[in-house]
Amino acid sequence: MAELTHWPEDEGNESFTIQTSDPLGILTSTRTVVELGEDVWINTDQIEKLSKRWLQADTQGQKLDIPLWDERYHFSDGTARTVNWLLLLDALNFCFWAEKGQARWSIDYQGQTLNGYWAEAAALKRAVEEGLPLWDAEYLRTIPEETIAHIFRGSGTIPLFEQRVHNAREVGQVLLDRYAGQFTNAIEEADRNAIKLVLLLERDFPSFRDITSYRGQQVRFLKRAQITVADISGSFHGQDWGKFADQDQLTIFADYKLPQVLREYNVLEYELHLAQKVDNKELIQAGSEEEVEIRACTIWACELLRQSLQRQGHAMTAAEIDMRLWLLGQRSEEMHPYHRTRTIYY
Ligand SMILES: Nc1nc2c(c(CN[C@H]3C=C[C@H](O)[C@@H]3O)cn2[C@@H]2O[C@H](COP(=O)(O)O)[C@@H](O)[C@H]2O)c(=O)[nH]1
Repeated sequence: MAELTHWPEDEGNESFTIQTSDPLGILTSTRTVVELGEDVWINTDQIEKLSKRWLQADTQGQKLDIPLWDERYHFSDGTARTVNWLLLLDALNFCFWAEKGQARWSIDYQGQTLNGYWAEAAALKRAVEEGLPLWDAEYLRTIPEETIAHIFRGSGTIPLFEQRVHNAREVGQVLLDRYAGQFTNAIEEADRNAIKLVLLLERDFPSFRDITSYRGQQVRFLKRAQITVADISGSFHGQDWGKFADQDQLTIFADYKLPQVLREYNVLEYELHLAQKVDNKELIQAGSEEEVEIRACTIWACELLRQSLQRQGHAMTAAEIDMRLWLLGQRSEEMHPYHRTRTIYY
């Protein structure tokens, strides 16, 4: 069994092992960033502490109930229409935070005031309930800006509105050009394999191409491509269109909430100036070394957490670790702020 890496501050030999394969090239490409980066680092002692805390919670039966698919705010009719709806959901699943000092965009739905991801999902479900065929590629291909504005109507404006219009139309166009309008055809072309479907999304749907570079080297995150597969699996409860091989090969999804939670647990540590920028909600440029280091260390902190849990006989997939951390991040008002990067990738 490969040893967990110990990174005592005084040792220079920062190297750590990829225990599983790395078919998406995410662990390999982010490892370089973690080793070279100076603004963000992983505290492996805190990873051990967190894994033990989760083990204790689980043995005491406080298993954080990872919810099955939440149908309140997700359209779900068990057909190919739901698969296309989920692709649209994750084509628009990014960047829900407001400008400094502004209130978040929110919607009212079924008597609830929702914001963030839940507002996006519920708005898209509300639209279907109001008769908009959001599963129809032809409809999406030329969807008017006014219609998207109507779909996301609420308090304030959803951030990056133009990009969301573009992404919705791109989904329609690519589905028509390559998959006869049905993403289920892409699932079949990918042999119902999670990794192949992520790579297909990267190849065919440009807005999902969540790849950047760090000091001249390519760094891959593929967050929305991966979460699309996880969401189709979740919506279909791992059956039918949601039954994928190699789903355990997915990494966590590098969004803005996981680093916030990991930093709260002192698993991630930020260099002083970066910490001040994040805490002051100053913009961190997309593609900057700081942003890439935050995301890369998030990937590897969760991989090392997964390895630690596995060593202690508690196997969890990256996606399960992801969901647990993300749900903890839904109660994040009292935490230090998450980093602000305006991007369509997460
Ligand atoms: N790593 C990871 N990031 C995730 C999700 C989700 C929701 N998915 C689950 C929910 C129900 C189903 O069970 C889905 O599986 C949204 N996000 C990201 O978070 C950010 C939004 O956050 P807030 O501003 O607080 O709404 C934004 O970057 C969004 O892209 C996840 O699961 N993991």
